[in-house]
Amino acid sequence: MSAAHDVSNENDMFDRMPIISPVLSANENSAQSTPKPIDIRHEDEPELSTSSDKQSEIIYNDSEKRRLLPDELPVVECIARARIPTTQGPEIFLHLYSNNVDNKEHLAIVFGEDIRSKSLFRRRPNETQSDRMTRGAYVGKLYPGRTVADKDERSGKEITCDANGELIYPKEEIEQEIKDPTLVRIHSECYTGETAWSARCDCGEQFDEAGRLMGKFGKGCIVYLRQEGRGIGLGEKLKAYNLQDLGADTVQANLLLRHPADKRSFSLATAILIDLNLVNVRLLTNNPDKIIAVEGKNRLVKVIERIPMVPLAWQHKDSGIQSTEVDGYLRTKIERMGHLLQKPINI
Ligand SMILES: Nc1nc2c(ncn2[C@@H]2O[C@H](COP(=O)(O)OP(=O)(O)OP(=O)(O)O)[C@@H](O)[C@H]2O)c(=O)[nH]1
Repeated sequence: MSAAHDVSNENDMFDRMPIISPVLSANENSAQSTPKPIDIRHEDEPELSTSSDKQSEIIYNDSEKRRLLPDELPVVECIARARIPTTQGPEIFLHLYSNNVDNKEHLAIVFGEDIRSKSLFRRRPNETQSDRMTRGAYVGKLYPGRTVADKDERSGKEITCDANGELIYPKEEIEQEIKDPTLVRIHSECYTGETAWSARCDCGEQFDEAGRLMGKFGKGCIVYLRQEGRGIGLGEKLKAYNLQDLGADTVQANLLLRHPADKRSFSLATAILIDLNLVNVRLLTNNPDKIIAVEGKNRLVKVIERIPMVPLAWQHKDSGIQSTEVDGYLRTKIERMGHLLQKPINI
């Protein structure tokens, strides 16, 4: 994602590899190319990372990167929320979002019943308490026979809305959020790492680890964005994997396919965090560009603290993903994408 890597000194292997034929690359005219993933960036928003053209790469510093972010955030709306008991122990509240820039189902995986979505709890014309419970706009816990969404008789929890039907956050909750910022992870979809047991990347491990930490603290949020393959889509990521087997690294493979190293946008994540009133956060990441991107141009969300995501295999000899592929992937992230990680010498 970072533009800070130097493409003028590509390693030998990369120099010997031609840019992939337009027939295989993401050429709009090519009948054989996989469908282009929907670009969720705002129309003025630049790709955060390198251009796909090796020669014309522009290197941005942090304030330039922030300045280039869009002024306006997408509009998001939480459509439904439900409690999910998990096999890992803690219960989560899964929030499904719609938005005005794409038609994908982005999610917020929320640990803690008291993290509330403004758009979900907003009163809708003519809706009944039963409608509200069905959408998930209830406090406390549902139980057979419950009739009121806005108040849970068993726990004594209650919400209030203003005259326009907008949720009012209790003052103590706002003060608590400032004193004790919420743990947040922004996760981008990775079918291979989450579902197909891939040992090429650490995405699945990071997802599990974020959930474990949030379960332990009893509060947190994983924003799950549908931007597979750093935004290039699964089909293109599979081609990138083949190029990696042919010797390219994860950045080079994207460039060979005429994609930027990182095509993602995080403005939907910013909008979702604001909707959940999570505006002071402790962000689990090694990626400095993600911090800038999530905070957005006007810093409506503030990353108060960065919590590193150290691969488990680097923490304990016999745990985590043990594979040469993941080692190479992490090395590239450090060397070419500016990730804030240092492999311990004794592991
Ligand atoms: N194009 C491409 N995408 C990959 C590859 N490996 C993983 N991904 C995608 O990378 C994304 C996950 O990146 P993140 O876990 O957010 O990593 P990050 O932004 O680099 O930084 P962290 O927050 O430190 O993890 C997912 O969309 C994956 O599908 C690869 O080799 N090529």
